[in-house]
Amino acid sequence: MMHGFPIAEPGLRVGLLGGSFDPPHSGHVHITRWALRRFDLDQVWWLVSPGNPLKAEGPASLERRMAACHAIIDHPKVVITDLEARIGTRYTAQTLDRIFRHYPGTRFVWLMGADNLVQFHKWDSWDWIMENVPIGVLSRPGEQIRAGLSPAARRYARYRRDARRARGLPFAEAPAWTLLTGRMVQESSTRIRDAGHWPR
Ligand SMILES: Nc1ncnc2c1ncn2[C@@H]1O[C@H](COP(=O)(O)OP(=O)(O)OP(=O)(O)O)[C@@H](O)[C@H]1O
Ligand SMILES: O=C(O)c1ccc[n+]([C@@H]2O[C@H](COP(=O)([O-])O)[C@@H](O)[C@H]2O)c1
Repeated sequence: MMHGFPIAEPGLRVGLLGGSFDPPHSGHVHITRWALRRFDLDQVWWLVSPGNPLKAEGPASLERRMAACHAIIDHPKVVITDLEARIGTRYTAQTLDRIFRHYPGTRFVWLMGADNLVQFHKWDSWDWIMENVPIGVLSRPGEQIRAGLSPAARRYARYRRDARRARGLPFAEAPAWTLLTGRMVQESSTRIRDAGHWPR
């Protein structure tokens, strides 16, 4: 790793899973394995966020969340990185801009759970993100219908690709997005915090 940037050979297909991971849980592990398989990715990078710009309450320390991520997943294709803190941004559009410039030959796919597609139109420069990276959305309990009806899904409806073509998503020209439906895992960081299993 140079300056905290993971190593990626040109031509690799890399999924980017940005998250608060406060704490990481079985839902993150599930969608990571699912995305690796269905989008035929070489790697998934967990981008452990300095803090989601839309969440009022700051998360636990980055060090603690990074350590918890390493403890929950040890997979040869999964890279856990605090890249955003190193770059000095918490906005996905800025992160992607830096990543694209650093890895000109790599094929990236932005990954997110269906709940994030529901909110996606509130993100900074969300339409730039849509138009510059293919997006893989993984269904999440209770969010599937809302995701399909969300402002982002409606505005980019004609760029939606059938899940049967999921393997081609890393090679698709943006805008391109696919919503995968299938077995879901109910877990959330909120539930774990509310249960007192991740005390501050
Ligand atoms: N059980 C799950 N199923 C599908 N996607 C998930 C699941 N849990 C998290 N994700 C996705 O993983 C990414 C990172 O999620 P995050 O770290 O915010 O976890 P969370 O459980 O959603 O947290 P919180 O409850 O604090 O909002 C997001 O894109 C989110 O949609
Ligand atoms: O760029 C934005 O405006 C923006 C707004 C909300 C969320 N995000 C990113 O979305 C990812 C998921 O966030 P979270 O808190 O739901 O895990 C994480 O990488 C955040 O930085 C980004």
